[in-house]
Amino acid sequence: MTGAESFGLTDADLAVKPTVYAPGMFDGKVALVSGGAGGIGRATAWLLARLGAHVIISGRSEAKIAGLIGAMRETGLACSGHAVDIREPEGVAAFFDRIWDEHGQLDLLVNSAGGQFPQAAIDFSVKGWNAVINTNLNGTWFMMQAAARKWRDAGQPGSIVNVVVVTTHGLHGVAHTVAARAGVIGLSRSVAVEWAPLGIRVNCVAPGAIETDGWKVYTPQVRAAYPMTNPMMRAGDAWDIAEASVYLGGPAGKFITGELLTVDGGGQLWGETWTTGKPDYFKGADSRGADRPDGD
Ligand SMILES: CCCCC/C=C/C(=O)SCCNC(=O)CCNC(=O)[C@H](O)C(C)(C)COP(=O)(O)OP(=O)(O)OC[C@H]1O[C@@H](n2cnc3c(N)ncnc32)[C@H](O)[C@@H]1OP(=O)(O)O
Ligand SMILES: NC(=O)C1=CN([C@@H]2O[C@H](COP(=O)(O)OP(=O)(O)OC[C@H]3O[C@@H](n4cnc5c(N)ncnc54)[C@H](OP(=O)(O)O)[C@@H]3O)[C@@H](O)[C@H]2O)C=CC1
Repeated sequence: MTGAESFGLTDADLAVKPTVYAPGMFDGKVALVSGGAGGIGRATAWLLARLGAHVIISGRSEAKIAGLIGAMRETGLACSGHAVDIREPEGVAAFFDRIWDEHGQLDLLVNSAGGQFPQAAIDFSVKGWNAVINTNLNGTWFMMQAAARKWRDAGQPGSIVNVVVVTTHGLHGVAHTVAARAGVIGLSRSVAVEWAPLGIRVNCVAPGAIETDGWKVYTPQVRAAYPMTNPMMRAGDAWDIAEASVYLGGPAGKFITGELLTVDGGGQLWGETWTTGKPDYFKGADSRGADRPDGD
């Protein structure tokens, strides 16, 4: 990985990229995007703000948040930000107190904070496993529960979109995140029912290969193969996921809850993603090797 290398859409792109949505769609609304200064979160933050929302951006890095807020404010968009580690439930609860103190409302939460590292599952350390489960399952849950409690206590409706990964097919070398995200999808379906009486909708978006700086954790060889992991033979961009999240989380999705929208160019139907590189064993019959243990 080369530190200066950068992937995906820039702030300059996101400031002007055309959208299918109508201007003013989120006028008067407040939206929170966790991981909002990352690739997908950043696109979501720009889109929501361009549609009229006041967008609150969170993440761990103050510097990344400040940079994004500066760029968005320069174009006249309404936004603010706060560094919060989603794995810290007390910090998350205090963050939601602050949101209600400052805005008195929250209309949409997009949980885009997350990530993992590529490694064969057999080699996961306890610390590595816990880091990924804590981030993607526990952290997402702390954000969901804190938002729902505020909406319940204020008697306000709300909407949550959780950005996950494709868990049903073909994502190899990241079993910890597949486990965590399958948990988030199941959790979302469960609370979609429990929280419907509170006027809270909960949906998930599962991106396929979406070119962002998050790709830096993968080797150049692995990254080069990502566009070939779906029948469209290309990567998507963060705007694809931002528009999907706005569809589910905003007014267009008002009769949708407990749903999972996969945005992967058809990768769940055809294709495979090896985040650790494809083992020889899977490259063809000739590569199985005479010394493969057959188990009998
Ligand atoms: C078709 C294409 C799709 C590909 C699939 C999905 C792609 C994406 O999601 S891309 C965008 C997502 N962004 C990222 O994944 C960002 C990079 N990842 C991370 O920041 C971390 O993995 C994290 C999410 C777990 C961060 O947690 P944190 O607690 O900050 O982690 P640490 O760096 O302190 O590490 C803790 C622990 O985890 C083990 N570990 C971390 N990295 C690796 C690694 N590369 N290989 C093996 N093990 C790793 C390790 O045990 C660490 O502890 P120490 O050894 O004491 O450092
Ligand atoms: N890009 C892709 O191809 C795919 C992405 N996804 C998922 O989509 C989501 C967004 O990915 P993408 O934008 O590409 O990745 P990025 O790495 O660019 O963004 C992820 C963001 O999450 C934040 N984050 C990570 N851990 C924490 C934490 N403990 N507390 C608060 N914030 C945290 C990071 O903020 P900071 O650096 O400030 O900590 C970072 O900005 C992730 O869940 C990712 O796994 C799923 C499938 C494919």
